[in-house]
Formats: sequence, C-alpha cells, structure tokens
Amino acid sequence: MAGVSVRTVAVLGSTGSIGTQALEVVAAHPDRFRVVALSAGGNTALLAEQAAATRAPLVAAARGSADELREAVAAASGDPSYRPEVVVGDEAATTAAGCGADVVLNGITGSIGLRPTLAALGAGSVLALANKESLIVGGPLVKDAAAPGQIVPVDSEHSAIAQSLRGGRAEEVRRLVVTASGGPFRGRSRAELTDVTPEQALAHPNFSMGRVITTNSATLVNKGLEVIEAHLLFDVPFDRIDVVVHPQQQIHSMVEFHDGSTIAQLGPPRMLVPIALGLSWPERLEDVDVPCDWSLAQSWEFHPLDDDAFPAVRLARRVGEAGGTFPAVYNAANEVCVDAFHDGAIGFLDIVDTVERVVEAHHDEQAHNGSELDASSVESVLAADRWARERARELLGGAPTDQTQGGRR
Ligand SMILES: NC(=O)C1=CN([C@@H]2O[C@H](COP(=O)(O)OP(=O)(O)OC[C@H]3O[C@@H](n4cnc5c(N)ncnc54)[C@H](OP(=O)(O)O)[C@@H]3O)[C@@H](O)[C@H]2O)C=CC1
Ligand SMILES: CC(=O)[C@@H](O)[C@H](O)COP(=O)(O)O
Ligand SMILES: [Mn+2]
Repeated sequence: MAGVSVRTVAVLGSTGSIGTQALEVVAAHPDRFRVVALSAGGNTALLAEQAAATRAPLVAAARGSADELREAVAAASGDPSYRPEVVVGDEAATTAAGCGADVVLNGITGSIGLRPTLAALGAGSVLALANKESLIVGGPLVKDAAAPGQIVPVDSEHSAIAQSLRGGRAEEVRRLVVTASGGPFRGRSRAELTDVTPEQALAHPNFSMGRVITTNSATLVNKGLEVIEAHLLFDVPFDRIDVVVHPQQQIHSMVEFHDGSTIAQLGPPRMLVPIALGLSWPERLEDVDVPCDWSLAQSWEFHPLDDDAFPAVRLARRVGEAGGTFPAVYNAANEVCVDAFHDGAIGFLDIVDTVERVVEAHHDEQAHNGSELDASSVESVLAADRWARERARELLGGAPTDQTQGGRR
C-alpha cells in the first residue's frame, strides 16, 4: 500500500496471552510492523522461538541467564548471522521498553509493569497499554509522563470506549458504561462462593487469558481495576462510570452522550481487534477478526452488578476516589491474595476480604504517616506496593518480607 510506513514494535510480555496474540497480528501484517524488541519473564524456550521468527534485535528476559537465552535463540534460529542483544534480569523489560520503538505494547501482568510503562513513555514511544496495573498504581505519575494520545488502551473495554468516543466531543460525554462478563460465578450469592476452587475460578466464560486477570474476572477485581483505568484514561469522574453485567461480551463498553445517544463498540469476545488498534491507532487494519454474525438468532442480556456477592468494584471506587497510593495498595494486596488462593492457602472470598483489610490498614497508616506514603514518585508508589504486599502476607498468616519491586512474587 503506498504511503504506509512500517512501525517498529516492542512487545513486552511476549510469551503471554496478549503478547502471543500481538505477535500474530504483527506476523499477519509484515508490511506494517517490524519487531525490534521482545521481553518475557521466564519462558526462555518460547521467547527464543519468537526471537528466531521475528529476528528482533533486542531480546529480554526477567529470569534465567543470558548465556542460556543466547543458546536457546541460536538453536531456535539456526542462523549464526542472527545475534540479537540479550538482556536478562529485573531491569530487562524496562530496557526493552525504553528502546525507542514507535510502539511499545506492554502485555506484562502486574505492577511490575510500572517501570517499563514509564520507560516507554519517557522514550517517546506510543504505549499500547494492556498492563492496566501500571496505570492504576502509577496514576498521576503515568498520566503526567504521557503526552496527549501517547497511551492507546488495549484493554477491550477501554479500546471500546476510545472507539466510541470518536462519535462525539469530550464535553458531550455524560457517562461511560463498562461492560462485565460477571465471570464464572455470575448469579451466585456470597454464601455460594465459599468453596469455589481455583480451577473453577479459571474457567472464564469467554476469554482465554493469564491466571491473574482470569482470577480477577472471577472476583470482579478486574472490573474494579477497569473502573479506575477508565477514570484515569478518559478523565471521567467515578460517579459517571457505570458497570453493567453483559454475559455474552459482544458489547465491549459504551459511551453515553448528553443528547441521550449511546455509542457502543461490538465484536466477538476476542482481543485481536483491541491489540491491532493498539499497534496501528488511529488506523484500522484490514480483516483482523470476523465481525458479529447478524444472520444468527441471538439474545444479549444485561444485569446490574451484585455488589454484595462481589464487593470488589465498590471497593475499587473507594480507593480510586481516595487516589494517592490507595489504588497501588488495592492492586498489590490483590496480587498477593491471587497467588495465595492458587497456592491453596486461602479461599476465594478471602481474596477481596483481605484486600479490603489491607486498604483499611493503609487508611490508618496514612492517618499517622501521610507524607511518607504519597504517590508523587515511583519510589513512593513502589514503597506502598511493597507495604501492601507485606500487610497482605501478614494478614494471611505468613511472615512479613521485605521483597522489593522486581523480586519474585
Ligand atoms: N489476556 C487478555 O486477554 C487480556 C489481558 N489484559 C492485561 O494484559 C496484561 C497481560 O495479561 P495476560 O497476557 O493475560 O497475562 P499472561 O500471564 O498470559 O502473560 C504475562 C506475560 O508477562 C511476562 N512476565 C512475567 N513477569 C515478567 C517480568 N518480570 N518482566 C517481563 N515480563 C514478565 C510473562 O512471561 P513468562 O510467561 O515468560 O514468564 C508473560 O509473557 C495484564 O495486565 C492483563 O490484565 C487486559 C485485557 C485482556
Ligand atoms: C478481554 C478483556 O479486556 C478482559 O479484561 C475481559 O474483559 C475480562 O472480562 P470480565 O472481567 O468482564 O470477566
Ligand atoms: Mn478488560
């Protein structure tokens, strides 16, 4: 196609659900994208295959050794002329993020993605943001680091809102309506959630995603994070962001305008379109996914959220309104509790109950110690993240640790 330039792309979390789908999109559009950096956690074998397939000049891994990764890449490519720069360790993803690619897709899970997010923004790259946690924990820090339009949401709901916002001016927006699947336990009472298992929690009705986000969908913490994410991305106050349960997930979210019109974005529940838009925004690529099939009879349902059975969104609104380090605390405590649930150490209801107790403890801590736990620097945000992890572990009966950001979670 004449006049279309090739965008260089760095994919962080390349071995995960988002990362592998991003590489599918890139592979389907070799005339539009060239991979210049890949970054993963510890899946060296898959990372090496991806490096060989894309011939990325920079390959980064959080765990393992540089020699092992170099050998794996050499074995996977079989081409001695392909010798990428290899970076391994806690800072590897941040190095890859700061490589100066046109677009950095952050598909890392968790608040560990904060430094890479800031590095991508600092390098002037467009940040295609799937790693919602980095925006939520960084809050104003991340927003202040971003030029207008520099962050393109990849999260499906926020991509849907960004697409719907093209239908009107910012001052004409009355409400954002974030859709939720309701997760695998939709319709259950709190009492009926007592004995649910990790395996049941990982059975998302529509999406195949990583363990943390899938568990968060089951507790509705994902929706809580997404309400805060919507507030930060679109500058809409919390009392004008609604959540509606829509089990079919064909409508990915909506914007209500002040004339009474609502614009929604629709499509099958898959991530290819939001990922492709993250890479190519504001343009649309061709034939990224199949559209809805209107020849089929189908019914779509909408239900109010049950805040008593699933209090995570209500709590997220509270921490979002409180601002400062509260969103970081909510997220970090949740990351610890999700691991504990999958380790069999706590039950499903203990996840959000414990997050709430850590948030309350942070409230008390702030009352005594306000300025030390502010959110004005990366260090203070990460200190709050560590504090919340320690409090959560204490509440769960484990010894407090002083693990630092970047350490194994
Ligand atoms: N999956 C989805 O459909 C959606 C995901 N999101 C968001 O996107 C993000 C990724 O989710 P998902 O792809 O499902 O998660 P996955 O668990 O599938 O993937 C996580 C990725 O992060 C990598 N990783 C882990 N630790 C590090 C580290 N220290 N440095 C660099 N990379 C690391 C993993 O590498 P390795 O495997 O090699 O250890 C893996 O590539 C999350 O924030 C999630 O909330 C948002 C909307 C939809
Ligand atoms: C695909 C995506 O964006 C996920 O965040 C997904 O929407 C999870 O859905 P629920 O959290 O609504 O179950
Ligand atoms: Mn989402």
